[in-house]
Amino acid sequence: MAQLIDGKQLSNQVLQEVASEVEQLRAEHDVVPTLAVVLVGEDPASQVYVRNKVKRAKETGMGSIEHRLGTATTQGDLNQLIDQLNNDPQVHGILVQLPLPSHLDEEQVIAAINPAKDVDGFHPVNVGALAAGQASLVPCTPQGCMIMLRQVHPDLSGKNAVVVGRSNIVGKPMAALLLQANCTVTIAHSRTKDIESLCRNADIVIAAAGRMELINADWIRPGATVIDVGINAIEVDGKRKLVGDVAFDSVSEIAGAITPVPGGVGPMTIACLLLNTTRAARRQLA
Ligand SMILES: NC(=O)C1=CN([C@@H]2O[C@H](COP(=O)(O)OP(=O)(O)OC[C@H]3O[C@@H](n4cnc5c(N)ncnc54)[C@H](OP(=O)(O)O)[C@@H]3O)[C@@H](O)[C@H]2O)C=CC1
Ligand SMILES: Nc1nc(=O)c2c([nH]1)NC[C@@H]1CN(c3ccc(C(=O)N[C@@H](CCC(=O)O)C(=O)O)cc3)C=[N+]21
Repeated sequence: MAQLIDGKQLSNQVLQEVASEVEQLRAEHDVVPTLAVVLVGEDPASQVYVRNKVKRAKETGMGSIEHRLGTATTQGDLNQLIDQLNNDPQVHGILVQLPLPSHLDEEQVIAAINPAKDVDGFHPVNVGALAAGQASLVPCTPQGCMIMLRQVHPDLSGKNAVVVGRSNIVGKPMAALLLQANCTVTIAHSRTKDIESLCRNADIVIAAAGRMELINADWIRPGATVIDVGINAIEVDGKRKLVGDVAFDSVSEIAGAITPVPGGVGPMTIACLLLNTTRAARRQLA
């Protein structure tokens, strides 16, 4: 049986570090690191995530501000709010929950955020810094995945890693971080040929396709490390249940280590978001 990488427990460790950094910023600089979360529209999944983020932020002693805007919000309204948050010295981190309703331009919204407050790490300035291997605000989900991987592989050098998915929020930054850690990285996506044998050759598989149980035991080399980023909501006996992109039961019999869903990458993502907020606050002191 594979070793279970417990994201819930690991995230609590990260959150403890965040809490002590929050305390230090308060005691030494009279600053309360504060995260502003912007949610546009009524998407129920997004509402759950936003609630969790705000709850965890409060637990660490951090400040948090929630802006809930109706589905009818215009680009102008949203740009105006971001402008206000950019210029508010009490706000250190800004997160606009994605996806936005289809009449809004995500790229334009992300570009409007002050890069120093872009705790998602999605602004082109931060994307560029990551690609160039410079310190920056690193996207939360890939950052969380790296912390989980380090539990199993303190040295990632020379490992074959396959990232399934090439989105701007998960796949691409994930590949950049693995490359920085000296892995040999393959990025697979919906047009990739023979993805199964690519995965079977990997020491590390990062599943971020958003396809329920896409990856089964036949795809995994015995002993490999499997990080499941996927969050897919299904209904079982009328109840909402979350499953990943990995068929957990079969893969956990083959893999060396695996992350569960829920209780894996999700909680780590939130912990890294709050970690980024303290980093942003620290940098804004200067
Ligand atoms: N745990 C967490 O904190 C987070 C979880 N998520 C979850 O992770 C998953 C991915 O999210 P995100 O990156 O935003 O999703 P996107 O839909 O933006 O990207 C999915 C990627 O997977 C690829 N893909 C889709 N189907 C296949 C397939 N059958 N074989 C190979 N590749 C495939 C797509 O390829 P192509 O580009 O060719 O279309 C695309 O690059 C989702 O389930 C999401 O809910 C996301 C963010 C945070
Ligand atoms: N600007 C922006 N930044 C994001 O980082 C971002 C986003 N938009 N949009 C949506 C995705 C998804 N995402 C998750 C975060 C936490 C959990 C999480 O905590 N999951 C829990 C379960 C939560 C539940 O019960 O639903 C777990 O896996 O254990 C999941 C998914 C961040 N995203």
